Formats: sequence, structure tokens, C-alpha cells
Amino acid sequence: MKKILITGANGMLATAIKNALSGCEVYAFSSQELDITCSQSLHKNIATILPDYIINCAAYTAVDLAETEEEKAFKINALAVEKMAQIAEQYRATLIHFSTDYVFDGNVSKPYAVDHPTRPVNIYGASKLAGEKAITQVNAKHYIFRISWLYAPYGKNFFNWIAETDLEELSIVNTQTGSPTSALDVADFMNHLIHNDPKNYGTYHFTNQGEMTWYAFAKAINQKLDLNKTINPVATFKTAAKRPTYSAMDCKKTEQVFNYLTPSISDGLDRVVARYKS
Ligand SMILES: NC(=O)C1=CN([C@@H]2O[C@H](COP(=O)(O)OP(=O)(O)OC[C@H]3O[C@@H](n4cnc5c(N)ncnc54)[C@H](OP(=O)(O)O)[C@@H]3O)[C@@H](O)[C@H]2O)C=CC1
Ligand SMILES: Cc1cn([C@H]2C[C@H](O)[C@@H](COP(=O)(O)OP(=O)(O)O[C@H]3O[C@@H](C)C(=O)[C@@H](O)[C@H]3O)O2)c(=O)[nH]c1=O
Repeated sequence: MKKILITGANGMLATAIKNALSGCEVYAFSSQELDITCSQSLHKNIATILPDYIINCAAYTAVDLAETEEEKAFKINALAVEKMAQIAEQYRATLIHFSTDYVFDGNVSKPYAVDHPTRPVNIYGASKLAGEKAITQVNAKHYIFRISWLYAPYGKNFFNWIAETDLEELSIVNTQTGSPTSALDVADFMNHLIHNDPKNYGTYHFTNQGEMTWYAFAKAINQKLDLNKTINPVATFKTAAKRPTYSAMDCKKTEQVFNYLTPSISDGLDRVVARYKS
């Protein structure tokens, strides 16, 4: 049975992955149990468990706060990740890591190819890009999956915010387009990968298929959950961090290499809605 070590185990994606993995021995560590910025703790746990795969779900994900916490964001998203890649290589574990659509600047109008030049427009994106580069340089057996606009029926995310807020009227930007992606679908893909690993290491894109604005996504959530809120489109919404205006990503390489059909945005949302209601 394959041994899987998961970091950041109480986060949104890790929760989905823990639920989706089947036929594996899973060792999941919360931030309290394993702080990835502590290289001794990383080393000790990896050396003891000798995992086949390390799935790194630990990250600094506060996009706006990162603008004033640059050092912390880089420490978690880049420096700790570099160390993790070195230890993974030392113990021959395959490192699975997640990056973001926010490594791109948004100045395009068709989905980003994996090898399109990166140019983050905020600190969070820059810290995630530094993490990608560190892993690539260490050159351990690794997969980096850029995912985007992640949501689930739990955790802190756009879907849950719309579902839970008491506000009856929301103003949501219709000037940013991307691919809302269900954490449940990313998690299913992880289970597929672990049981069907082509060992074709490198960087990939994985999102639900299609693209929409945050406004359109809010309207879809409102409708599917029968929330009856008023959702107004706005051109700007003031935030500390700049966000790319367009960040859909081309996932063809992933579909081909892993022989995997990624679900549509609509199917992804239906499944999260069903889980949320149950
Ligand atoms: N959410 C999104 O929309 C997207 C996310 N991603 C990427 O996907 C991955 C998973 O994100 P998601 O599940 O949403 O993130 P979450 O913020 O839900 O979870 C991240 C987890 O990492 C933990 N963590 C933070 N610092 C450390 C540390 N030093 N050591 C160990 N654990 C730590 C947090 O613990 P605690 O809460 O205790 O600090 C939290 O449980 C990340 O790499 C993220 O960059 C990519 C694109 C979109
Ligand atoms: C609260 C609010 C936000 N917005 C806008 C702000 C922003 O442009 C957009 C989404 O805001 P959020 O803060 O929920 O999402 P954001 O933190 O930008 O989400 C990102 O998280 C990181 C971790 C990623 O890697 C990205 O892929 C992406 O998912 O909605 C409104 O238009 N109206 C509102 O009332």
C-alpha cells in the first residue's frame, strides 16, 4: 500500500484529499503537528514515515494580507517548500505541490498554456511562483499543479462565503475571469494520480473546465442554493492585492498525460452544492 504524507491537513484542499484517497496509508499533519517552516520537523517526519508521496497542502493563502506579510508568505510558500523538495529528494519521495493561477498577470484573453511566461501581480502570486521555481531547481520527483479559484462545501472560500453571509445584496466584480474549481474534483484527481502515476514529472494545470467572472459564479451559487440574494455586477471592488483580470488555464496537457477528463465548472458546482445541502 502506498504511503502518503499530507501537510496542512486541516485546510480546504487537504480535507478534500483525505476524504478522496482510497487504498493508501495516509499520514496527515495539521500545522500544529507539522510546521513546514521547521526543517527539523519536516525531516524527522519524512525520515520516519518514508512516504511514497508527499502532498503539500500547507500554504499561506491570504491574498490581501500577503501584501503586508511578504516575509511570512515567502517563508511558507517558498523557503519551506524548497526545503521540503530537498528532503523529498533525499528520501526518494514524490512531491505533489499546488500552485496558483495568480502566477500569471492576466493580460491575455485565452487560457494560459503551462509554459506561458509568468508575472505575478501580487505578493501571494510571487511567493507561490518562488515555490514553483525552488521545486523545479531541486529537481526531486515532483508534480506542481496550478489550480484556481478553489472552493468546497467547507473551509474559507467564495462559495461558502456566498452561502453563509447574512447580506441580502452583494456587489461582485464582473471584470475578473477565471475557472472556479471544486476541491472535491482536485482531490479525486489526486487519487487517480496516485494509483495511475505516469511518472511524467513537471508542472501542470488542473481546473474545472470553462471560465466565468466572479459575478457569474456568485449568480450561479445564488441560483443553485436558492438563496434569493440580489447580486449586482461591479467593475471594481477595492482590495489590498491586485488580481489578474483573466486567469483561465489550459489543462490539455494534464488530460493527455494523466488520461483524465476534468469535469466542467457546472458539474463541479452541482457536486459541491449537493454535498453542501446534505
Ligand atoms: N484556495 C484557493 O483558491 C487556491 C489555493 N491554491 C493552492 O492550493 C493549496 C491548498 O490551498 P487551500 O486548501 O485553499 O488553503 P487553506 O488556506 O485552506 O489551507 C492551508 C493550510 O496550510 C496550513 N499552514 C499554513 N502555514 C503552515 C505551516 N507553516 N506549516 C504547516 N501548515 C501550514 C494552514 O494551517 P493554519 O490554518 O493552522 O494556519 C491551513 O490548514 C495551496 O498551495 C494554495 O496556494 C491554488 C489556487 C487557488
Ligand atoms: C468580498 C467581495 C469580494 N469581491 C471580489 C474580490 C476579488 O476580486 C474576488 C474574489 O475574492 P476572494 O478574496 O474570495 O478570492 P481570492 O482570495 O482572490 O481567491 C484566490 O485565492 C488564492 C489563494 C488563489 O490561489 C486564487 O486562485 C484565488 O482563488 O471577489 C467582490 O467583488 N465583492 C465582495 O463583496
